[in-house]
Amino acid sequence: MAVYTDISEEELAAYLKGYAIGETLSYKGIAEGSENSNFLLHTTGGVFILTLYEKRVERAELPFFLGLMQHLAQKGINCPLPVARSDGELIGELAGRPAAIITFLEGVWMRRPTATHCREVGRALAGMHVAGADFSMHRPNRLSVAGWKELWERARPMADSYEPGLVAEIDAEFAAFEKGWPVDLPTGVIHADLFPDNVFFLGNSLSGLIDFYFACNDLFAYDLATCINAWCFEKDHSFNQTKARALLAGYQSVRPLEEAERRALPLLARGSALRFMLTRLYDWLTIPDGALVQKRDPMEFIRRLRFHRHIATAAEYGLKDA
Ligand SMILES: Nc1ncnc2c1ncn2[C@@H]1O[C@H](COP(=O)(O)OP(=O)(O)O)[C@@H](O)[C@H]1O
Ligand SMILES: N[C@@H](CCOP(=O)(O)O)C(=O)O
Repeated sequence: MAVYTDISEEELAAYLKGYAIGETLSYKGIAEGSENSNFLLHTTGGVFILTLYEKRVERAELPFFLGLMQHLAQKGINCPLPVARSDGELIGELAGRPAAIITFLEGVWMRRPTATHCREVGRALAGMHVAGADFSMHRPNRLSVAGWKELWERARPMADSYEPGLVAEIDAEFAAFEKGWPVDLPTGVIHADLFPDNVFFLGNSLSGLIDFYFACNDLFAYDLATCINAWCFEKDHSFNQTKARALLAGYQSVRPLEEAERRALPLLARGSALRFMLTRLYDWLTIPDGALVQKRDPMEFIRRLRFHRHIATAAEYGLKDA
């Protein structure tokens, strides 16, 4: 459940006076998601998502995320559009939190994605990378190596209580990343969290992308590596090369990878596994039991990290020659 901040009918009615989307018909907290508080909102003007931004989203960065959605939508990417307030602003304040209203996107996320879905995701990710090329705003990735290190410093004292030996293992990982993390690969605007719950489908057709609140400027191939982690492992933690092959082929059908990106893919996938392990571990160790938030298991990503450590070339993911 991700409703960290609840709102009353009166607060909502007062907030909606700042918009031209009519009166509330109904609203309810959305159980899914983990970062922000989301509400499904029906008004006399339509169906919307109301988001109150929580701990990992800085108010000053909202213009980047909301501006990006506007930019991508203009370029034909199916994603939510922020709804402007009557005063022209996209961001308001509700229950003491920064808040925005975005359009509702039809579709459902795939609990059991197939290789067909993975191919569609690869294509959509590359489409987003291409469409973001002329987006004028810039946001560094706060969850790249330096940001991981900060998270790790906070989680490290408790990490061995979660998994004995984890401190030594992750310290050694940092040594590898600090030495070898690539900096000279093609970069641009990346989604940075394109997990199955952030991609909607109608049947086998991809109907849209949501949740741009980790988007930033970083390596395109890192975004693709995150999709390998998010889409190509089974519930029993085994790697599914058929799905990865489809994901990579879908991506390359729109944006072929450069040789240096191919070479870097195993290290990028390992780094991406560390990044998601760390946010999960930090939340696991710090969110109190009983809080109305579904905690995600860090172990899944410790396993992925160990898997990628033994991958020598991207051909093992099923990457074909260009
Ligand atoms: N534009 C949208 N259209 C339809 N549903 C949405 C939209 N945005 C969010 N949702 C719903 O809210 C859930 C949580 O949204 P998400 O942005 O992933 O939250 P969080 O940032 O907290 O992880 C999604 O799984 C989906 O069910
Ligand atoms: N995808 C991340 C957590 C972020 O959650 P989301 O609901 O914003 O996708 C993970 O799996 O750890």
